[in-house]
Amino acid sequence: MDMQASPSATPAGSAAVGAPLVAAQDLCYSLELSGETLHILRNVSLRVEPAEVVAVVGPSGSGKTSLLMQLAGLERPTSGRVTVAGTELTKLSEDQLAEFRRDNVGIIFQSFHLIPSLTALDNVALALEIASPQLPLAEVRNEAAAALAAVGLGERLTHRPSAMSGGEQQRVGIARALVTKPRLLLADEPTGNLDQTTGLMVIELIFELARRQDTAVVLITHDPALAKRADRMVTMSKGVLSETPAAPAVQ
Ligand SMILES: Nc1ncnc2c1ncn2[C@@H]1O[C@H](COP(=O)(O)OP(=O)(O)OP(=O)(O)O)[C@@H](O)[C@H]1O
Repeated sequence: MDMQASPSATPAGSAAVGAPLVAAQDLCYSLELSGETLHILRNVSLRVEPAEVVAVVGPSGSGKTSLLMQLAGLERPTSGRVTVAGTELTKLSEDQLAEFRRDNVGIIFQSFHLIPSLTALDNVALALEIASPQLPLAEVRNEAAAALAAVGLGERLTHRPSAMSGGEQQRVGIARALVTKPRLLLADEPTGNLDQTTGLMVIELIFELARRQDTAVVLITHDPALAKRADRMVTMSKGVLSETPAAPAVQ
Protein backbone atom coordinates (compact mmCIF):
# COMPACT_ATOMS: atom_id res chain seq x y z
CA MET A 1 0.00 0.00 0.00
CA ASP A 2 1.33 3.41 -0.91
CA MET A 3 -0.25 5.20 2.02
CA GLN A 4 1.07 8.55 3.09
CA ALA A 5 -0.77 11.00 5.24
CA SER A 6 -1.81 13.94 3.12
CA PRO A 7 -4.03 16.89 3.79
CA SER A 8 -5.53 16.50 0.32
CA ALA A 9 -7.40 13.35 1.38
CA THR A 10 -10.23 15.14 3.18
CA PRO A 11 -10.73 18.38 1.36
CA ALA A 12 -14.54 18.50 1.49
CA GLY A 13 -15.57 22.13 1.35
CA SER A 14 -12.39 23.22 -0.39
CA ALA A 15 -14.03 23.64 -3.80
CA ALA A 16 -14.16 27.25 -4.87
CA VAL A 17 -17.57 28.88 -4.84
CA GLY A 18 -19.16 28.49 -8.26
CA ALA A 19 -16.76 25.70 -9.25
CA PRO A 20 -18.30 22.53 -10.66
CA LEU A 21 -18.63 19.68 -8.19
CA VAL A 22 -17.35 17.23 -10.79
CA ALA A 23 -14.85 18.04 -13.51
CA ALA A 24 -13.62 15.18 -15.66
CA GLN A 25 -11.10 16.35 -18.22
CA ASP A 26 -9.95 14.42 -21.26
CA LEU A 27 -10.43 11.08 -19.54
CA CYS A 28 -9.09 8.09 -21.39
CA TYR A 29 -9.38 4.57 -20.05
CA SER A 30 -7.96 1.61 -21.94
CA LEU A 31 -7.25 -1.99 -21.07
CA GLU A 32 -4.86 -4.43 -22.67
CA LEU A 33 -6.75 -7.63 -23.48
CA SER A 34 -5.05 -10.56 -25.24
CA GLY A 35 -2.47 -8.24 -26.76
CA GLU A 36 -5.08 -5.77 -28.00
CA THR A 37 -5.89 -2.36 -26.59
CA LEU A 38 -9.51 -1.87 -25.67
CA HIS A 39 -10.39 1.85 -25.64
CA ILE A 40 -13.20 2.08 -23.12
CA LEU A 41 -13.30 5.86 -22.53
CA ARG A 42 -12.01 8.27 -25.17
CA ASN A 43 -11.26 11.87 -24.16
CA VAL A 44 -14.33 12.18 -21.99
CA SER A 45 -14.94 15.57 -20.40
CA LEU A 46 -17.86 16.27 -18.10
CA ARG A 47 -18.76 19.00 -15.61
CA VAL A 48 -21.53 18.69 -13.06
CA GLU A 49 -22.63 21.51 -10.75
CA PRO A 50 -23.81 21.08 -7.17
CA ALA A 51 -27.52 20.12 -7.09
CA GLU A 52 -27.43 19.30 -10.81
CA VAL A 53 -28.76 15.96 -12.04
CA VAL A 54 -27.08 14.59 -15.16
CA ALA A 55 -28.43 11.47 -16.86
CA VAL A 56 -26.02 9.30 -18.85
CA VAL A 57 -27.63 7.30 -21.63
CA GLY A 58 -26.17 5.14 -24.40
CA PRO A 59 -26.10 1.59 -25.68
CA SER A 60 -24.91 -1.40 -23.70
CA GLY A 61 -21.13 -1.61 -23.60
CA SER A 62 -20.64 2.07 -24.51
CA GLY A 63 -18.74 2.89 -21.30
CA LYS A 64 -21.38 4.33 -18.94
CA THR A 65 -20.47 2.21 -15.90
CA SER A 66 -16.78 2.72 -16.63
CA LEU A 67 -17.34 6.49 -16.46
CA LEU A 68 -19.11 6.14 -13.10
CA MET A 69 -16.22 4.03 -11.79
CA GLN A 70 -13.83 6.83 -12.77
CA LEU A 71 -15.95 9.50 -11.08
CA ALA A 72 -16.04 7.37 -7.92
CA GLY A 73 -12.28 6.86 -8.05
CA LEU A 74 -12.84 3.10 -8.23
CA GLU A 75 -10.77 2.89 -11.42
CA ARG A 76 -7.85 5.06 -12.47
CA PRO A 77 -7.78 6.71 -15.89
CA THR A 78 -5.09 5.88 -18.41
CA SER A 79 -4.80 9.63 -18.94
CA GLY A 80 -6.78 12.72 -18.03
CA ARG A 81 -8.05 14.01 -14.70
CA VAL A 82 -11.05 13.73 -12.42
CA THR A 83 -11.68 16.45 -9.86
CA VAL A 84 -14.51 16.07 -7.34
CA ALA A 85 -15.32 18.77 -4.78
CA GLY A 86 -11.99 20.44 -5.48
CA THR A 87 -9.88 17.30 -5.05
CA GLU A 88 -8.05 15.73 -7.94
CA LEU A 89 -8.80 12.02 -7.49
CA THR A 90 -6.02 11.01 -9.81
CA LYS A 91 -3.49 12.31 -7.26
CA LEU A 92 -4.78 10.27 -4.31
CA SER A 93 -3.46 6.94 -3.05
CA GLU A 94 -5.86 3.99 -2.72
CA ASP A 95 -6.42 4.65 0.99
CA GLN A 96 -6.95 8.36 0.40
CA LEU A 97 -9.44 7.51 -2.33
CA ALA A 98 -11.35 5.20 0.03
CA GLU A 99 -11.45 7.97 2.63
CA PHE A 100 -12.52 10.52 0.02
CA ARG A 101 -15.35 8.26 -1.18
CA ARG A 102 -16.51 7.62 2.35
CA ASP A 103 -16.72 11.37 3.04
CA ASN A 104 -18.01 12.66 -0.28
CA VAL A 105 -19.58 10.04 -2.55
CA GLY A 106 -22.81 8.04 -2.32
CA ILE A 107 -23.46 5.16 -4.70
CA ILE A 108 -26.79 3.54 -5.60
CA PHE A 109 -26.69 0.24 -7.47
CA GLN A 110 -29.27 -1.42 -9.68
CA SER A 111 -29.44 -4.49 -7.47
CA PHE A 112 -29.70 -2.65 -4.13
CA HIS A 113 -26.72 -4.44 -2.44
CA LEU A 114 -28.37 -4.39 0.99
CA ILE A 115 -27.08 -6.68 3.73
CA PRO A 116 -29.80 -9.37 4.01
CA SER A 117 -29.35 -10.11 7.71
CA LEU A 118 -29.70 -6.46 8.75
CA THR A 119 -32.91 -4.47 9.18
CA ALA A 120 -33.55 -1.40 7.03
CA LEU A 121 -32.47 0.78 9.95
CA ASP A 122 -29.22 -1.13 10.49
CA ASN A 123 -28.39 -1.14 6.77
CA VAL A 124 -28.61 2.66 6.71
CA ALA A 125 -27.04 3.17 10.16
CA LEU A 126 -24.03 1.05 9.22
CA ALA A 127 -23.18 3.36 6.31
CA LEU A 128 -23.27 6.41 8.59
CA GLU A 129 -21.35 4.64 11.35
CA ILE A 130 -18.55 3.84 8.90
CA ALA A 131 -18.53 7.39 7.49
CA SER A 132 -18.71 9.12 10.90
CA PRO A 133 -17.24 6.80 13.55
CA GLN A 134 -17.13 9.67 16.04
CA LEU A 135 -20.94 10.11 16.03
CA PRO A 136 -22.67 8.68 19.12
CA LEU A 137 -24.62 5.52 18.25
CA ALA A 138 -27.95 7.04 19.33
CA GLU A 139 -27.41 9.91 16.90
CA VAL A 140 -26.43 7.50 14.12
CA ARG A 141 -29.68 5.61 14.61
CA ASN A 142 -31.72 8.84 14.74
CA GLU A 143 -30.18 10.07 11.48
CA ALA A 144 -30.72 6.67 9.85
CA ALA A 145 -34.37 6.66 10.95
CA ALA A 146 -34.80 10.20 9.59
CA ALA A 147 -33.27 9.17 6.24
CA LEU A 148 -35.66 6.22 6.02
CA ALA A 149 -38.59 8.49 6.93
CA ALA A 150 -37.50 10.86 4.12
CA VAL A 151 -37.87 8.02 1.59
CA GLY A 152 -41.26 7.05 3.03
CA LEU A 153 -40.10 4.05 5.02
CA GLY A 154 -40.47 5.45 8.53
CA GLU A 155 -42.79 2.57 9.39
CA ARG A 156 -40.51 -0.14 8.02
CA LEU A 157 -37.38 0.38 10.12
CA THR A 158 -37.22 -3.13 11.53
CA HIS A 159 -37.97 -4.95 8.27
CA ARG A 160 -35.23 -6.99 6.65
CA PRO A 161 -34.71 -6.72 2.85
CA SER A 162 -36.47 -10.06 2.23
CA ALA A 163 -39.65 -8.60 3.73
CA MET A 164 -39.63 -5.59 1.40
CA SER A 165 -40.62 -5.06 -2.24
CA GLY A 166 -38.03 -4.11 -4.87
CA GLY A 167 -39.09 -0.45 -4.74
CA GLU A 168 -38.84 -0.42 -0.96
CA GLN A 169 -35.41 -2.03 -1.03
CA GLN A 170 -34.25 0.55 -3.54
CA ARG A 171 -35.56 3.31 -1.28
CA VAL A 172 -33.46 1.82 1.55
CA GLY A 173 -30.52 1.97 -0.91
CA ILE A 174 -31.24 5.65 -1.51
CA ALA A 175 -31.50 6.39 2.22
CA ARG A 176 -28.19 4.57 2.74
CA ALA A 177 -26.49 6.53 -0.05
CA LEU A 178 -27.82 9.89 1.16
CA VAL A 179 -27.60 9.50 4.96
CA THR A 180 -23.96 10.63 4.88
CA LYS A 181 -24.97 13.75 2.89
CA PRO A 182 -22.56 13.09 0.02
CA ARG A 183 -21.46 15.93 -2.27
CA LEU A 184 -21.73 13.54 -5.23
CA LEU A 185 -24.29 10.81 -5.79
CA LEU A 186 -23.62 8.17 -8.46
CA ALA A 187 -26.45 5.88 -9.50
CA ASP A 188 -26.04 2.96 -11.91
CA GLU A 189 -29.46 2.13 -13.33
CA PRO A 190 -31.16 2.59 -9.97
CA THR A 191 -34.54 1.79 -11.49
CA GLY A 192 -33.42 -1.14 -13.64
CA ASN A 193 -35.17 -3.68 -11.42
CA LEU A 194 -38.33 -1.67 -10.87
CA ASP A 195 -41.54 -1.24 -12.84
CA GLN A 196 -42.00 2.10 -14.60
CA THR A 197 -44.23 3.72 -11.98
CA THR A 198 -42.04 2.70 -9.05
CA GLY A 199 -38.98 3.68 -11.07
CA LEU A 200 -40.34 7.15 -11.67
CA MET A 201 -41.12 7.52 -7.97
CA VAL A 202 -37.60 6.45 -7.05
CA ILE A 203 -36.09 8.92 -9.53
CA GLU A 204 -38.23 11.80 -8.24
CA LEU A 205 -37.07 10.92 -4.74
CA ILE A 206 -33.40 10.95 -5.74
CA PHE A 207 -33.88 14.37 -7.39
CA GLU A 208 -35.73 15.83 -4.44
CA LEU A 209 -33.25 14.61 -1.83
CA ALA A 210 -30.28 15.64 -3.95
CA ARG A 211 -31.67 19.17 -4.33
CA ARG A 212 -32.37 19.38 -0.64
CA GLN A 213 -28.76 18.43 0.16
CA ASP A 214 -27.19 20.29 -2.81
CA THR A 215 -25.79 17.00 -4.08
CA ALA A 216 -24.55 16.63 -7.66
CA VAL A 217 -26.03 13.51 -9.26
CA VAL A 218 -24.77 11.40 -12.17
CA LEU A 219 -27.29 8.78 -13.08
CA ILE A 220 -27.14 6.01 -15.67
CA THR A 221 -30.44 4.98 -17.15
CA HIS A 222 -31.74 3.07 -20.16
CA ASP A 223 -35.14 4.66 -19.77
CA PRO A 224 -35.54 7.77 -21.96
CA ALA A 225 -38.55 8.94 -19.93
CA LEU A 226 -36.45 8.95 -16.77
CA ALA A 227 -33.48 10.57 -18.51
CA LYS A 228 -35.69 13.45 -19.63
CA ARG A 229 -36.47 14.28 -16.00
CA ALA A 230 -32.79 15.11 -15.42
CA ASP A 231 -31.44 18.66 -15.72
CA ARG A 232 -29.12 17.51 -18.48
CA MET A 233 -28.65 14.40 -20.57
CA VAL A 234 -25.35 13.18 -22.00
CA THR A 235 -24.90 10.27 -24.38
CA MET A 236 -22.11 7.75 -24.34
CA SER A 237 -21.31 6.02 -27.61
CA LYS A 238 -18.28 3.75 -28.04
CA GLY A 239 -16.48 5.52 -25.20
CA VAL A 240 -17.17 9.04 -26.51
CA LEU A 241 -19.39 11.36 -24.48
CA SER A 242 -21.55 14.00 -26.11
CA GLU A 243 -24.07 16.46 -24.79
CA THR A 244 -27.62 15.66 -25.81
CA PRO A 245 -29.39 18.86 -26.80
CA ALA A 246 -32.56 19.54 -24.81
CA ALA A 247 -35.78 18.91 -26.72
CA PRO A 248 -37.49 22.14 -27.81
CA ALA A 249 -40.14 23.29 -25.34
CA VAL A 250 -43.66 22.34 -26.36
CA GLN A 251 -45.72 25.49 -27.03
N1 LIG B 1 -12.41 -4.91 -16.51
C1 LIG B 1 -12.78 -5.06 -17.78
N2 LIG B 1 -12.26 -6.04 -18.54
C2 LIG B 1 -12.62 -6.16 -19.83
N3 LIG B 1 -13.47 -5.36 -20.46
C3 LIG B 1 -14.04 -4.37 -19.75
C4 LIG B 1 -13.73 -4.16 -18.38
N4 LIG B 1 -14.43 -3.10 -17.94
C5 LIG B 1 -15.15 -2.69 -19.00
N5 LIG B 1 -14.91 -3.45 -20.08
C6 LIG B 1 -15.51 -3.28 -21.42
O1 LIG B 1 -15.67 -1.90 -21.65
C7 LIG B 1 -16.86 -1.63 -22.36
C8 LIG B 1 -17.69 -0.65 -21.58
O2 LIG B 1 -18.27 -1.31 -20.45
P1 LIG B 1 -19.29 -0.58 -19.47
O3 LIG B 1 -19.70 -1.57 -18.43
O4 LIG B 1 -18.71 0.69 -19.00
O5 LIG B 1 -20.50 -0.29 -20.46
P2 LIG B 1 -22.00 0.20 -20.15
O6 LIG B 1 -22.29 1.28 -21.12
O7 LIG B 1 -22.13 0.53 -18.70
O8 LIG B 1 -22.83 -1.10 -20.49
P3 LIG B 1 -24.24 -1.63 -19.88
O9 LIG B 1 -25.27 -0.61 -20.27
O10 LIG B 1 -24.43 -2.93 -20.58
O11 LIG B 1 -24.07 -1.77 -18.40
C9 LIG B 1 -17.53 -2.97 -22.58
O12 LIG B 1 -17.20 -3.41 -23.87
C10 LIG B 1 -16.92 -3.85 -21.52
O13 LIG B 1 -16.91 -5.19 -21.93
